[in-house]
Amino acid sequence: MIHVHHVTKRYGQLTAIQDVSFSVEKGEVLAFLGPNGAGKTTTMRILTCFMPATEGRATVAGFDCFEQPTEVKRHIGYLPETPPVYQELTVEEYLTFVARLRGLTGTTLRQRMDAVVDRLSLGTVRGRLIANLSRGYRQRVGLAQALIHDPPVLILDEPTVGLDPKQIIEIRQLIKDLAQSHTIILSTHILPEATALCRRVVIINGGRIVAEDSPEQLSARLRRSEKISVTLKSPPADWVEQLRTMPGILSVFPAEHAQSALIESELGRDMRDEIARFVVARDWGLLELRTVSMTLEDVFLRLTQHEEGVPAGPAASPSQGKNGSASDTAPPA
Ligand SMILES: Nc1ncnc2c1ncn2[C@@H]1O[C@H](COP(=O)(O)OP(=O)(O)OP(=O)(O)O)[C@@H](O)[C@H]1O
Repeated sequence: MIHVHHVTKRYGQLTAIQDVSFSVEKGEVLAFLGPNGAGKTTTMRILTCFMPATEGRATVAGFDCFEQPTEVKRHIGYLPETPPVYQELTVEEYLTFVARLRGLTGTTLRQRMDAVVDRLSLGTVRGRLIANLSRGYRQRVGLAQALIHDPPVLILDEPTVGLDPKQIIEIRQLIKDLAQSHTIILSTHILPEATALCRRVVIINGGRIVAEDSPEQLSARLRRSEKISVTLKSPPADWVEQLRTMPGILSVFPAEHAQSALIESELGRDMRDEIARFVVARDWGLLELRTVSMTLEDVFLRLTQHEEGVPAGPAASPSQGKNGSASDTAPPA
């Protein structure tokens, strides 16, 4: 549905994105993740025909973003980071204005208006001035303008930025509902949002794609060790040193204010049983023992702070990584 082929965008001397390629299949929800300034908005703007790429090609629903912008825009609903709403209009006036720009008239316009007002629960504020709406409602109006022409593709740029926790939950639920019937690119730097809403993520850093996979696969491919968290009731003073003597354990990172630690063991070796027996045999009072999986946050930090590529194989060896990993020398996040 969406194909980006070797796209580069330069603003004068500055290369904002370089040789970016990725695809989104029909019905898929893709998270486009990256730290501030990584090139997310630039990529979104090229896809929505807001500006052309310097090099490369992008297509949406088979139409070229540069050569067939009218067709592309017909297939895309775009919610920019700041919703393009007019404060001095009512919700209905504004949505009518956008619908007319999209070429809708008469019965079709009224039907689409009713459909988006209903889908985004805007019925109670339909006649209100946008200036008097809460940020959450304004974001719903922003989503409504993106949906008014019933596009199959939605591009949402940081849709929950600036909302309060309740509004964030509501907008995320709306996106989940929309995902049932739309192809979506969700640009975000909020990692739990990507995990909650998307099955695949593309991570961009410094204008280049550094990873593309499901959150689970990414963490599996970047994992270099098994991690176990242990909490004890009454260990002796040298309990960390004693644990470090166990064969197979790579490192033990004690917590600062609790009798617990994060234990790293060799990749592919589940040491929970051995650690439990070691602790119980010494009567240290085992309160908790659990595996710790790598979160998308860990993956993101590793990729964007250390500028590593993702190894191609199913599991990275402990020596992989350009600069050495933080987790080789410091507690993992
Ligand atoms: N119109 C412009 N003119 C010059 N430089 C620009 C322009 N727009 C963006 N840039 C630069 O291009 C790079 C990528 O910016 P972009 O806005 O695409 O990043 P982003 O990932 O969306 O960041 P953010 O999360 O902060 O919005 C940044 O260095 C930015 O300063």
